[in-house]
Amino acid sequence: MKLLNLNDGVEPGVICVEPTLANDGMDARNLAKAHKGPIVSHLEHLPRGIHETSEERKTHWFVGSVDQGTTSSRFLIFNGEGDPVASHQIEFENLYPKSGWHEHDPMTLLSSVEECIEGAMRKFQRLGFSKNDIRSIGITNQRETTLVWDHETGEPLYNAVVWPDTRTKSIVRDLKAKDGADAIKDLCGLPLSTYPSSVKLLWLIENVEAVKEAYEQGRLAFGTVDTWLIYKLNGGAQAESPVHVTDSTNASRTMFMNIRTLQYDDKLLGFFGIDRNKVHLPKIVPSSDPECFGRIASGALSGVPIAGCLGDQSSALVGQCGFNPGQAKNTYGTGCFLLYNVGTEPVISQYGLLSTVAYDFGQGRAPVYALEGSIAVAGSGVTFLQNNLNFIDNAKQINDLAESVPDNGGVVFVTAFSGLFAPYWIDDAKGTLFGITQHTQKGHIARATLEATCFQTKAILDAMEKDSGCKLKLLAVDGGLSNSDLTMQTQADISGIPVDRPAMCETTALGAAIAAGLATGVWSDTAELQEVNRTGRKVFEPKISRKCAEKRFKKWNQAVQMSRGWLQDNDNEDDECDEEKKA
Ligand SMILES: Nc1ncnc2c1ncn2[C@@H]1O[C@H](COP(=O)(O)OP(=O)(O)O)[C@@H](O)[C@H]1O
Ligand SMILES: O=P(O)(O)OC[C@H](O)CO
Repeated sequence: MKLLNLNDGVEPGVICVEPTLANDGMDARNLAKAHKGPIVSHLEHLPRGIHETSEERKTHWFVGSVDQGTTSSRFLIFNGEGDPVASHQIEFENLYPKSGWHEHDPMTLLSSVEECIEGAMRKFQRLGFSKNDIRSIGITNQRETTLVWDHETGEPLYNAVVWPDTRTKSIVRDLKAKDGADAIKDLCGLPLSTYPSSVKLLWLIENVEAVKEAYEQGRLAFGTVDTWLIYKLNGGAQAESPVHVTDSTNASRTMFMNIRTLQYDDKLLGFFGIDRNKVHLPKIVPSSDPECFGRIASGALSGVPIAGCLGDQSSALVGQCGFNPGQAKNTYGTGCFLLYNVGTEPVISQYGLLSTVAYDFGQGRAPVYALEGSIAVAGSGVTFLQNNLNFIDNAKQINDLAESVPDNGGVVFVTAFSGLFAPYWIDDAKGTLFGITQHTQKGHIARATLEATCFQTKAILDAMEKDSGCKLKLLAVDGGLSNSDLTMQTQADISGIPVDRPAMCETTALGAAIAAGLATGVWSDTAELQEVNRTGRKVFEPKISRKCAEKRFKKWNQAVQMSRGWLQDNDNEDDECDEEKKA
């Protein structure tokens, strides 16, 4: 970094820098930090970003955020106060080619993100701003979903295998029986199940000819959704230096990363039989960094740096400003995920929870870990009632339908479409309705669907209390399904703790914007974020007696136990008369 010798005539303590350097506000800010004083260039018009006050930064600096979820993609632009000023969202098709299979088209994921960027930028420009007002963008994404592409061409080799997909059941069963299986969770924080990326990659290598061939020839590139988007948004294989990275929150969902070193672990790769020389694994980097993630190659944001990357559940914790140990958030999206900040040392759960990287802001700051309770079906239960059973025309109507009856009428719905995740980890159950009688109405089933997520959250809270020794005092919530007041009231009633919902529920997108903004000077420290998204929050207080809550929870647990064992080892999930049909 070259300083110009132009300090004549400038106040003492102020240094001048090359115009090019000064025009890069970020480098200049780093320099200002190191210098502990103001910096100006000798240009007549002082460059944006160097001499603005923090008040001006709040209103004049913007950060973009891509939120690529299971049901939709969105792009939001936030100002320095953490308020969204423009956004665009697109739902895309989820593919279910067989029972238990769940896929996304990788190119659709990419084009939906690109369209969202263009759509939000048009709105941003109509407000009188341009891309020059955007310091950087962050990316947040559905986790575990596994993509494979040709390292040489950048072309996908198969559809993305989405996180709730259960085609890997027999692979998991074999792995559980293998020597060394018991030690895996302590190394990577996750139990063996159909959920992480490792088993999805194994299935792809074993079952898809093009993937197997690319692997044998050393051409196979692997990534989660963050990696795929960052790679493609940088220009893919055609980029001057292709960018193949992931952040440690996303990597902590693969089962290939050591939860303590935050690097790939040969013991883990060896256990899954993955040969590091045959597959290109993304480089693991911190979640907030001005350099590692490259820049957008084309379109309305061409040239803007990508400076933040977080798995969506980590991002929601950051967006809720859950920066202190003991804080937790629960995000009710397609699935539902409770993350509890445990500080800078990972806690390996003894009660069915996952250990995960909450966020890793780098620059000498220690990574922060979380205990996680993952529920596979939450909003997707509502979508199921809408699309498969035609109970409602849109998700919003679920609240009224459920309120059309005073209670669940004795119906319990174990929404085990992908088996049950935390804290149960039951892989031989499928969705099961209990308690149906002639009295049963659609409203009862709607209520039972919403309650299923609340009961599982209660089971996760109990496990978290046992693991951490602390009882949560307040549950911060967000995500699509958290818009249902009935669901949030039910959650407070069943768990016995207040539920705190922000007015602005796009906390997942906000988290990635924060990660990017921290790397590019919009915020210098998390302490500056205390006021973000605090106004207009709604708190749902528990209204029923603990005795009544316990009784309802007991009935739920009975249903869970009775749902076990539905799938037998030799069951063909597709159709029991498959052979006959073929004949
Ligand atoms: N007002 C609402 N009431 C109930 N459920 C809703 C509402 N809005 C969205 N949802 C449900 O929330 C899910 C989408 O939430 P979102 O946080 O966008 O998820 P994702 O990030 O997984 O795509 C959908 O499954 C939808 O059915
Ligand atoms: O799409 P969501 O918001 O339900 O999140 C998916 C999770 O990241 C899966 O682990």
